[in-house]
Amino acid sequence: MATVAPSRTAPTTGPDQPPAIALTGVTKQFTETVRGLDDVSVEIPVGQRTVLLGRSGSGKSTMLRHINRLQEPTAGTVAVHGTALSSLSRRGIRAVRRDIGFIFQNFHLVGSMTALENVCTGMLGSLWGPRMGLWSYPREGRRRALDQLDRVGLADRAFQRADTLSGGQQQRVAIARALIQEPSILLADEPVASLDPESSAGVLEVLTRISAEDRLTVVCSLHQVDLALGFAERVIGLREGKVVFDDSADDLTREQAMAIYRAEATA
Ligand SMILES: Nc1ncnc2c1ncn2[C@@H]1O[C@H](COP(=O)(O)OP(=O)(O)OP(=O)(O)O)[C@@H](O)[C@H]1O
Repeated sequence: MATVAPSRTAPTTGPDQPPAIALTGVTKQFTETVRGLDDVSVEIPVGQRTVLLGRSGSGKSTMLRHINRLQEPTAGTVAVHGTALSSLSRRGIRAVRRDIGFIFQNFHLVGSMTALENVCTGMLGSLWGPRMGLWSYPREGRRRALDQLDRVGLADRAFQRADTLSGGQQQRVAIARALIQEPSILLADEPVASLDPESSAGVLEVLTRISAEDRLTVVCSLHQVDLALGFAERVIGLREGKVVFDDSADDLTREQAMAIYRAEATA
């Protein structure tokens, strides 16, 4: 299998800096016959943009869910910034989850709330709950939420109801909501699967820029090979829970990427 070459832009992992994410021999056995992950070992350095590619059911979402401990491995270890998640108390897990933003295919916004209110609900340690209205958030929090909306190009839509925004705009609000926690890692589970090509490109452009600005580690599952090649620094291909491809996106041909999707193991 190809090894990951140093990318042009991603910071490398130095001796003093553990990888942002490390999976070591991770297996997830859901049932006697269904294995979500099969002996997966990967290290993702701080600041790298990684795309997970693979057929439906290959284990992409399962891998993402293991990184923030939504699921626990049957065997192996998952470490975030050098700390094994299995060693953490519940409070420790909560702290790790606050450091990991998660965005989803269907945005998970509250449609009746404005873009700005939706971003505010992502605020760290928010005690106010999403239904108390914008003015229940502190002025400083509202200002930070507006700053994040500005970063995703939506400051002018702050007071528009989320359910009246386009899909691409809604996903950018979801990104702003994740960013207000100031995470060091962002996981994105098929974030553009329900968007048209132009909106998809816009969302990935925002993720690319913010990843560089914040040195944010991004792990993103995608189905569109062309988008993956434009966005990723590194591609990890999964098939039936196994890593079948792991290489710098710079050196990945379209044919190799397509091969990850074939039923037979040719990648
Ligand atoms: N909670 C669960 N219980 C049982 N099996 C599960 C569970 N979650 C996932 N699986 C199985 O594990 C395998 C990997 O699923 P996963 O959702 O990770 O795939 P995926 O690559 O994200 O697929 P898609 O691209 O369709 O989202 C599949 O066979 C799936 O049916």
